[in-house]
Amino acid sequence: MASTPQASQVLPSTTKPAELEYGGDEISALVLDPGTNTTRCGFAGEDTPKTCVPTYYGIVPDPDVPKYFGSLKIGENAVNTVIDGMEIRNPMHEGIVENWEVATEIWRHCIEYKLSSRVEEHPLLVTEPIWNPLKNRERTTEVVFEDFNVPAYFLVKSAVCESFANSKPSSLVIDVGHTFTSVTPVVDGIPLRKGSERTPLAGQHLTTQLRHQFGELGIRMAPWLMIKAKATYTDLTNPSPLRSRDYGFQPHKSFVEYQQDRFIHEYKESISETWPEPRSFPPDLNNIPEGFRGLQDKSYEFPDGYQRRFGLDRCLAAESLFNPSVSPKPFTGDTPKGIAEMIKDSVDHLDADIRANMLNNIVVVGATSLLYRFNERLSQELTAMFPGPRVKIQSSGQIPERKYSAWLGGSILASCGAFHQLWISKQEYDEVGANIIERRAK
Ligand SMILES: Nc1ncnc2c1ncn2[C@@H]1O[C@H](COP(=O)(O)OP(=O)(O)OP(=O)(O)O)[C@@H](O)[C@H]1O
Repeated sequence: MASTPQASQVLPSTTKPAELEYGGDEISALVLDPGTNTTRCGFAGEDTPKTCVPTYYGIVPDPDVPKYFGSLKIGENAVNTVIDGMEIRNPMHEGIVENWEVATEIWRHCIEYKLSSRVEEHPLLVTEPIWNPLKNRERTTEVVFEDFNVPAYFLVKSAVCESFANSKPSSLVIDVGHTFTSVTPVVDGIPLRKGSERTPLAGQHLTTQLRHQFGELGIRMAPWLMIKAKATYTDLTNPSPLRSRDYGFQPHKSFVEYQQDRFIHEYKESISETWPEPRSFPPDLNNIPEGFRGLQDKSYEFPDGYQRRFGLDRCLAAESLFNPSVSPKPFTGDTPKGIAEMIKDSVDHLDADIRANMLNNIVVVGATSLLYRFNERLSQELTAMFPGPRVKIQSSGQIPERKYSAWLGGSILASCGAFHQLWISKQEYDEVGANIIERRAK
C-alpha cells in the first residue's frame, strides 16, 4: 500500500459522495464487503454501508428455473417470508465463496436493487479474507469484469481495511465474526501470512451452543413467525398451550432454524455476557462453590411466551470462546484452542522484532466482539500470557464501526487520492486476463 489514508481524507457522509476522479473520468467508487452472515455495500467516502443484506438466501424448488434448480429469494424480506418448500442456504463458507452463481446474484442485488446504481458505471473495491485461494481471487475478478462490466476494480484484504479503519497502518487484527475468528498481523498496510490464524469459535459457534443449551433445558424453540398468539409462563413443566400459525404446510427445517437463529441472536445481544476473568468460571454450574461472586440475573422471554431468569449460565456460551472445553455441545472432532490461545500462537510465530509493536497495537473488530465484556476478558487473557510487552487493545465503542470495520476501511481506501493509481482497469483485465489480480494485488 502506498501510504496510509488519514481520516481527514474521508469524504463527508452524504447520501451520495461527491464524484471522484478516476483515469480522467468523474465517477464514484463502490465498496463491497461480502461476509458469511451479511454482505455490506455502499459508496466510498461514507462512514457506513448503505446496505447490509443477509448472505443467507432462500431457494424454492421450481422446475422452470433450471439455472439454480429453483427460484432464488434474496434479501432481508425474502429470506424471512414463509414460503412452502423454501430452503435457506449460504453461498459462502468461512468467508470464502463456494456458490458463485448465487454470490454474484447477491452482490448484484446489493448494488443494483439496494443502491439503485448501475454497476458498470462505478469502480468497485471488494474485500477478501487473507486465506482466499487464488482461484477464488481470479473468479471474483472475472465476475466483476465479465458479469458486472465494471470500469475498474481492486481486491483488498479485510484485515488491511480493518487496520486502516482504526487509523493504524500496522496492527494485529482480531476479527470476531460469524463463522470464524481470525488473527492477522498487518505491517505498514501489508497483511502477513506468517502469524495468521483462524478458528471456528465465533458467532455461529455461540448460536449452536445456545441452541443446545436451550434444548437441554426443554425450551420450545418456536420462532416468532410460527407463533399466532402467546401467553407468558415461567414453569417449563406447565407451559401455556402453543398457538402456532397454520400456513397449510410445514416450513423447511432450514427455514425454521434460520428463524430460531433470529431470537438466539437477540439473546446474544441482550443477555449473553463474557465472564471477565480467565480461569475462574465455575466448571459445573450445578455445583457453584460457596461464596462465589455471581452475576446479576437477567430475564428473557422466548417467542412462545416462556420467561426465564438467567444467571451465570448466560456466560456459558461466551466462556466457550475462550475455554472450548466448557462448550455445552461437545465438538465432533478435536476441541479447538480458545481465542486467546490462538492469538498466542500467532504472536509466537511472528519475528521477534515486530512482536512488541503488534501486542501494543491490537485491533478488535467483528460483530461477535460486541458481546458484553468480551474485550475486557481478551485483555486479561493476553496480559497474563504476555507479561513483558505492553498489551494494548483498540476497539471502537461505536457499534457500526465494530460491525462494518472492513467495509469502512475499504471506504477510506477507495476515497483516498493515492489509491487511484492502484485500480485495475477493464482494459488491463482484457489484456492480461483474470491473473492480473495476482500481479497487481497480492
Ligand atoms: N451485539 C452482539 N453481541 C453478540 N453477537 C452479535 C452481536 N451483534 C451481532 N452478533 C453476531 O455476530 C455475527 C455476525 O458477525 P459479522 O457481521 O462480523 O459476520 P460476517 O462478517 O458476516 O461473517 P464471517 O465473519 O463469518 O465472514 C452473528 O453471529 C451475530 O449473531
